[in-house]
Amino acid sequence: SLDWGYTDDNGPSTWAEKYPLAAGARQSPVDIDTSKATSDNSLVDREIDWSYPSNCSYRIVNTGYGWRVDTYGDDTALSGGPLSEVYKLEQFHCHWGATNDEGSEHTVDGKSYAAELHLVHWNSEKYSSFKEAASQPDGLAVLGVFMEIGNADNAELEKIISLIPKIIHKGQDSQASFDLDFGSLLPESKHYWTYLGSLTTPPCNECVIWTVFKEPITISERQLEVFRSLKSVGEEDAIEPEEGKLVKNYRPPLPLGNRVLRECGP
Ligand SMILES: CN[C@H]1CN(c2cccc(OC)c2)S(=O)(=O)c2sc(S(N)(=O)=O)cc21
Ligand SMILES: [Zn+2]
Repeated sequence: SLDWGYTDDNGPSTWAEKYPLAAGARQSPVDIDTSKATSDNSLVDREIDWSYPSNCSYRIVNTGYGWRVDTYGDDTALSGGPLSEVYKLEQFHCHWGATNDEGSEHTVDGKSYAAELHLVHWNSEKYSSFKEAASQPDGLAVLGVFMEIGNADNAELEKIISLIPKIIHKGQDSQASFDLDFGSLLPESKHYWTYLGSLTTPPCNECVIWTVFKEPITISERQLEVFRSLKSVGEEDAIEPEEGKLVKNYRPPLPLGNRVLRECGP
């Protein structure tokens, strides 16, 4: 079985037993209390800027905690906004809930969205590897994008979702080269909140500069159901068909404490 996860016996409230960082003062996610957000002029003239390849080969893997697309981020770049260096895209993944009224990790004035997309970047200008960066306070930059239920399928996400039936069990992966337009995985508005936080899963390293976009993108109910069909156990684990389904994989918010929450955008 997994040494951590999202069930009652290995979920977020138990993580600090094996992963002491989970009890730190710079943990993620947080509830974004919009009344606490300060609009910071130092962010205004540094628009957050990204460049992603339109066609690239990707690997999607079932980590046991969800799906993850590894991007081999050679010609990717994220800069500006709260970032002082250029970061490279390492992977992206998603968090969701068992029902549509929960699932995001960050919340806005207590409101949860149905899911949340994370694009994970590392400071390749300052550090020589992703692993090294993940142990530094400014090592990773994660973009968080809220996802709400809409009538239409999300066409870009559909390219990923169509591969999920091949990775139903933990450890399975699928190589695909598809042209993914990352731009359409991000909202039109660049309005965002930013704060210093952590990985939202064990080992909960406090190494992330978080940027959470205010405007959600949409995903259809059917697409979200495909996420929930993933299993947290391997093919060899003989269990009942309905058992081991990853119906939720989000960590509830932790206290912001005395951290500054900055807001930027129109
Ligand atoms: C399992 N999930 C994490 C895996 N990674 C990780 C990072 C550093 C050390 C490490 O030791 C194993 C693993 S990761 O950087 O790919 C990320 S990013 C992320 S989130 N939800 O905050 O965006 C969770 C994880
Ligand atoms: Zn995540």
